[in-house]
Amino acid sequence: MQANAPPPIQCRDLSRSFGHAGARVDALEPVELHFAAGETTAIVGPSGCGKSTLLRLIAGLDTPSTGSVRIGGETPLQMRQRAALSVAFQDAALLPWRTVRGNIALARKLARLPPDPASVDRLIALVGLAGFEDRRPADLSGGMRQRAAIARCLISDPRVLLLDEPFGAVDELTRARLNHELPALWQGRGVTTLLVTHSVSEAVMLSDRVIVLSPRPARVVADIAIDLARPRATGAEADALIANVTEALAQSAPPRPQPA
Ligand SMILES: Nc1ncnc2c1ncn2[C@@H]1O[C@H](COP(=O)(O)OP(=O)(O)OP(=O)(O)O)[C@@H](O)[C@H]1O
Repeated sequence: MQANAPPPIQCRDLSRSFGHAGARVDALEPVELHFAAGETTAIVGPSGCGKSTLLRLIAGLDTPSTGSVRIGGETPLQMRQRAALSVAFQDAALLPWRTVRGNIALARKLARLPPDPASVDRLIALVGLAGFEDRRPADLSGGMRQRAAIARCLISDPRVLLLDEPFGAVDELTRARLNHELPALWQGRGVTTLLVTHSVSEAVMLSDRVIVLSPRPARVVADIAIDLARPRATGAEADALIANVTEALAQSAPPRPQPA
């Protein structure tokens, strides 16, 4: 594989349980999953079903109970060590004493890449933070911090991007702009992307494939190809796919019987 090509991700017999016998929580049943090189896959499922657990295992931030993750032949840790894998989680952990620009530039330095102020500024503009470059995280809203974290994870030009509800605290307008512009950015560069989201429409508009997980312990209950042309637009085709995913989600988590 070319050094700069996006890699496929292979999860074999991957499972995760927490605690011990008696008080054991099975978060993820053994799953076999393959994510094709350069594809964007959205992972949806009921709250608490194990989406973040799956993403953390693929990121190498947690150890599986069984099985393994290989990313183009490497372990997640090897990918992260050479800054080829970036993670943006819900709670954007920026360094509080650094400015927006400083946080993003540091990520580039940690990836052992030469300084590139123009790229830093371009990404800051992309995520709608132009004018806030010199602010510290405490002076930003939650959504702004999240956007800074997205820019930070793109600055090392990763080949694998793992996003866990990255737009959770972002306002609707900015969210729409990010949904529109980010796919072009990561497809242009060739990135294998996994995105955990609670928004079915976001999953359909951003992804090539949507995986629906069951309630905990998570297993794959639907695997839906999103073969819509890009750039994506709303319309009957997108609506039909949104309806498919919504139906699969509803089937995966039937409403609990109400007490009489
Ligand atoms: N470190 C941990 N120790 C014990 N239990 C854990 C741990 N991490 C996750 N769990 C449990 O595993 C299950 C799955 O959690 P996870 O965060 O993966 O779900 P999720 O689908 O991402 O949830 P949400 O959609 O609400 O963010 C939950 O029951 C959670 O309490």
